[in-house]
Amino acid sequence: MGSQTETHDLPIVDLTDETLKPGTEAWVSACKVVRTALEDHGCFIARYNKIGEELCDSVVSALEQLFGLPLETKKQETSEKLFHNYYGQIPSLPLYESLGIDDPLNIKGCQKFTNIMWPQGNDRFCESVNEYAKVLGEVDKVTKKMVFESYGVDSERCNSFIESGNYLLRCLKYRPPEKNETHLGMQSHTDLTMQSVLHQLNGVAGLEIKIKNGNWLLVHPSPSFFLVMAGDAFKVWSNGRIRPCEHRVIMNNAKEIRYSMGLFTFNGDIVQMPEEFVDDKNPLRYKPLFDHFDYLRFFDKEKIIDSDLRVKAYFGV
Ligand SMILES: O=C(O)CCC(=O)C(=O)O
Ligand SMILES: [Fe+2]
Repeated sequence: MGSQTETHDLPIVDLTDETLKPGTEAWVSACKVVRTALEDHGCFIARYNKIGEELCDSVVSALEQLFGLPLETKKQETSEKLFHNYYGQIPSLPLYESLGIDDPLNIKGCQKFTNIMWPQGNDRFCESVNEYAKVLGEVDKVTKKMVFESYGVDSERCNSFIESGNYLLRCLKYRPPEKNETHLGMQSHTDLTMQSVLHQLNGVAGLEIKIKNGNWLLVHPSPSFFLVMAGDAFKVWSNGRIRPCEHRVIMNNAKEIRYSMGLFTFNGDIVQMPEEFVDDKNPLRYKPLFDHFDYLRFFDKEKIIDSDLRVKAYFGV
């Protein structure tokens, strides 16, 4: 396996930049950076300073409260969708635990989850998580717009693509390893999503991504750094141009609990590959129309871990 390098090898797109408006030169060049990064590495860093210290602290304490609930409470079903509920107590991943919040950009989604976890209510949890998720949602939407624009796919289609996105906020916790215990937090994988936005919430590192040259790169946590990653479905949508990002979590040198958040998108309507992606030089590689949630059902049934094999098996033509 390749050696490890630093985050600054990864392109950074500054979304905080006031001049970054569609039509400007700054926008056009940022779109190019996004496209090249997604094609090369399957990810990039979005800098966005909308999460202040106060919100960050209240989300960390919300997670401490959430993970502190009894196991039976955390294991309750909060969504009927596949892969949207509790994960933990996995013998090969003893450090890892996570809970999913379905539809977190909508206050109703957060209320539904909160009322299952705390039948007596917990407004503070509900409101801070919703406010936080909305910021991650902004990162997701603006970067998707950049992808569409960089490929010259029309903005009408971009809007319906974004609107058909179902959001899942996964709250992740990793405890530090005990002596002689594995350091593996999460095994290497690509996400089944269209796009994933990851935020290492409490400054404890652990997320690593595999870049184009095969090296593993440690992603530095920062309150204003969001790792935007392509999932399997983005590869299919782009007829293989975008590469899904392989990543893992290793709890090396960690003395504290690591909290991380992932905003994942799964498209609800039938997804259509834009015709711009198919020509003589680029023949059709995947089903041009697909049902993203059916892909989740396929994975649930077949459990193919290798991303390339899984994508070929389900989407290949
Ligand atoms: O903990 C992280 O930062 C990554 C989580 C992740 O890769 C996942 O939930 O799919
Ligand atoms: Fe992941």
